[in-house]
Amino acid sequence: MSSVVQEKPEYYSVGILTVSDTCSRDSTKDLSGPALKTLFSETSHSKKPFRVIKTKIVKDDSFEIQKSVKDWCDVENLDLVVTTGGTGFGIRDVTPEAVQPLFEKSCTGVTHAMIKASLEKTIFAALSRPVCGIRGNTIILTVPGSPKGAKENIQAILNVLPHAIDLVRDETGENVHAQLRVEIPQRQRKSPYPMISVTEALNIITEHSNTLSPIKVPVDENLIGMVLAEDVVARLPVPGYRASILDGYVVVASDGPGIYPVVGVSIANTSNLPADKLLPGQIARITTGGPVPPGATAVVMVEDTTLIRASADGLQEESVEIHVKVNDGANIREIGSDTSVGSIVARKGEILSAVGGEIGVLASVGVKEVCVYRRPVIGVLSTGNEVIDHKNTLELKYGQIFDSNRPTLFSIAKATGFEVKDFGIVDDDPKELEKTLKTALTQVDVLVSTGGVSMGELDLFKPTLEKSLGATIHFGRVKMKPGKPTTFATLSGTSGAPEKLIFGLPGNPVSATVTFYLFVLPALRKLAGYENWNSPILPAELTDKLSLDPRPEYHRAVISFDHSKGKFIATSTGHQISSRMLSLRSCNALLKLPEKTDQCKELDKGSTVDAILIGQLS
Ligand SMILES: Nc1nc2c(c(=O)[nH]1)N[C@H]1C(S)=C(S)[C@@H](COP(=O)(O)OP(=O)(O)OC[C@H]3O[C@@H](n4cnc5c(N)ncnc54)[C@H](O)[C@@H]3O)O[C@H]1N2
Ligand code: MOO
Ligand SMILES: [Mg+2]
Repeated sequence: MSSVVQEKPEYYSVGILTVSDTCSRDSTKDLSGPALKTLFSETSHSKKPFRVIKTKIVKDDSFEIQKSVKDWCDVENLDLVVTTGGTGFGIRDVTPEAVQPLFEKSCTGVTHAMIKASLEKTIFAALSRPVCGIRGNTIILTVPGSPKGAKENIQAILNVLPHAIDLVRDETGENVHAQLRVEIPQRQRKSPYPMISVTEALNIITEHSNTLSPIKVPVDENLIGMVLAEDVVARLPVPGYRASILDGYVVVASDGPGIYPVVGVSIANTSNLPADKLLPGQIARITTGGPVPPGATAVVMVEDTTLIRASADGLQEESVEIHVKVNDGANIREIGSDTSVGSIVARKGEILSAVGGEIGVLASVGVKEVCVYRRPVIGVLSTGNEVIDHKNTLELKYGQIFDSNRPTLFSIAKATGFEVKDFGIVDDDPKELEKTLKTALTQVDVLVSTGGVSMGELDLFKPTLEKSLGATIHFGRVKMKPGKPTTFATLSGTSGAPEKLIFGLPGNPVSATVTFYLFVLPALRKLAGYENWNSPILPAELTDKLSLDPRPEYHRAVISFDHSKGKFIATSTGHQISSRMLSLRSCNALLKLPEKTDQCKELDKGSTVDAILIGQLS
C-alpha cells in the first residue's frame, strides 16, 4: 500500500543556478557554480550534510531564471536554491527582479547578513543587490557571480542555514505542502488544516482587516453606509436668520390684541417693509420660514386674526385684528437655534445611515464634501467545472448545476452597500484559477471565491493560493455548520498598499451564504471604518425543539417580535442541509446553536437562543 508519509532524506538538498550569458554559452567559464558546490560539499554540519543535487547554467533572462527556480522549488522540492550571478548593476543583471516575485516570504535578515559580511571585505559589495526568500518549503538565496563574493555570502550564513531549513520544513507544515502535491491514490486523507473555532477565525480576520485610507466625497446619497473619518463642524447656523414658525403676522408683542395696519409682507426669501423694520403699532404678513423683520418680536398665527379692511382692488389686506396676546419670541426660531455655527454636527466614526438624518444635517449646514473611509471593493467568483451561469439559457447537462453563489453574494453586497466586481465562473483548472485570482487581486481589496476548498481532488483553491500566488493561509477549517472548510488568506500589498484579504468560502450554496455573513461582512465593515462591525444579536425564543449538531450550528430561522409574549420568537426554516438554498428563503436570522454534547442533544421548544440578525424584521 502506498503511503503519503515520505522518509526525510539524510541531507539538505541544494540546487545551484549559475546566471550568466557568458557561462551559458561556454560552461567552462562558470567558476562560481563549481566554487559553491565545493563549499557545500565540504561543509559538514553536525545534523546533516548539504548535498548539491542540481546544477544548471541559464542566461541572464528572467523567464529562464524563474522557470528553473520554480521547478526546483515546486517540483523538485529542494531545501535550498542558490543563484549566482546577475545581482549587479549591469543592464543584463535581472536575477533579483526575476526571483523576488517567486517569494512567498522575504528573508530580509539573511540578505542583511550576507551584505554585511561582504561589506567588511570591500565597499564594492555595495554594488550587489541580493534578495533572499522562501517559496513553499524551499529557501532561495541570490549571491553575486564572482566566486569570491558568492562564497563569502554563503559562508556568512552557513551556520544558520540548517536551522532555517528545519524551520521552513517543520513550521510551515511540510505535510501541508507536500501532501497537496501527491497523486490521487496518495492524496491526503486528513485535512492538514487545524479546525479552529468561529471566535478564533473572527479574531484572525479582524486582525487583518485594517481600515482603509480616508477619501473626500461629495455630500449626497452615495455616502450611505460610509463612515466619517473626521468630525464635521457646521459652517452656517440653522436657521441663518430669525424665521417664522407659522403662517400669520409679525407683531410687536407688547402692542397686544387690537386692530393694526398691515404695512408689508415677509414671505419666504422676500421682505418689503417700508422702514425695513416693523414699528410698534404695525403688523406684517409672514409665511412659515419667512424672515422675521427687525423690530418684530413675535408671530401670531393667521387663525387668531380677522381681516378688517381690504384694498379697493381687493388684492391687499390693509388692516387686521389680532385677537390674542403673545409673548416676546413666540413662534420665532432664533438664528442658530436648530444648529449653531461651529458646532460638531457629525463625529469621526459615525455611520452615514440610509435613514437620511446625517446626510440631511450635513447638507443643511452647508457642508459640500466630507472625509470618509474608503469602502472596500469586493471581487466575487465561483469555481467548479459543473457550475453554469444561471442566466445561461441552455439545458443543464447531466452533472451540471446553476451558479447560485454569485447572484446570492452580489445581492448581499448590494444590500450592504459594497461595490462588487464579477470574476465569473472558473473551471477547476489550476492555471485558470491562478490567472483569474491574480487578475482579480489587482482590482479589488477583498476577494471572495466559492467552492474548491474541501478535500476533493479538484479542490484547488488552497494549494493555488499558497503555491502560485504566494498568499498566506491563516486558516483552512472552522468548527461550524455550515462552513467547515472556510478558508482565509492574505496577500501582502505591493509598495505599501494594504494587504488583500482572500476568502475561500465553501461551494455549498448555504455554506457560502452563511460564511459570507459571518466572516466576510464583518471584514468589509471593519475595512470601511465601522467601529462595530458585527451584525446585531437578539435573544429569541424557539417555537419548536431543535436537534443539535456535533459542530456549533448557524441555524437559519425567521424571527419576529411576539407582542403578546413581549419577546422575539424564532422559527426554523426547515431542513438545514448545506445544499438546500430554501433554508435561506425568508430567513432573517442565524440562530447560534451550541454543539451537541452527551448532556445536551437538543434544545427544547421555548429555549432562548442568540439570533444573529441578517435581514429585515417584519
Ligand atoms: N471528505 C470530505 N468531504 C467534504 C468535506 C470534508 O470535510 N471531508 N467537507 C464538506 C463540507 S462541510 C462542505 S461545505 C463542502 C465544501 O466543498 P467545496 O468548498 O470544496 O466546494 P465544491 O466541492 O466545489 O462544491 C461543493 C458543492 O457545492 C456545489 N457548488 C459549488 N459551487 C456552487 C455554486 N457557485 N452555486 C451552486 N452550487 C455550487 C457543488 O456542485 C457541490 O455540490 O465539502 C464537503 N465535502
Ligand atoms: O460545513 Mo459544510 O458547510 O457542512 O456543508
Ligand atoms: Mg469540494
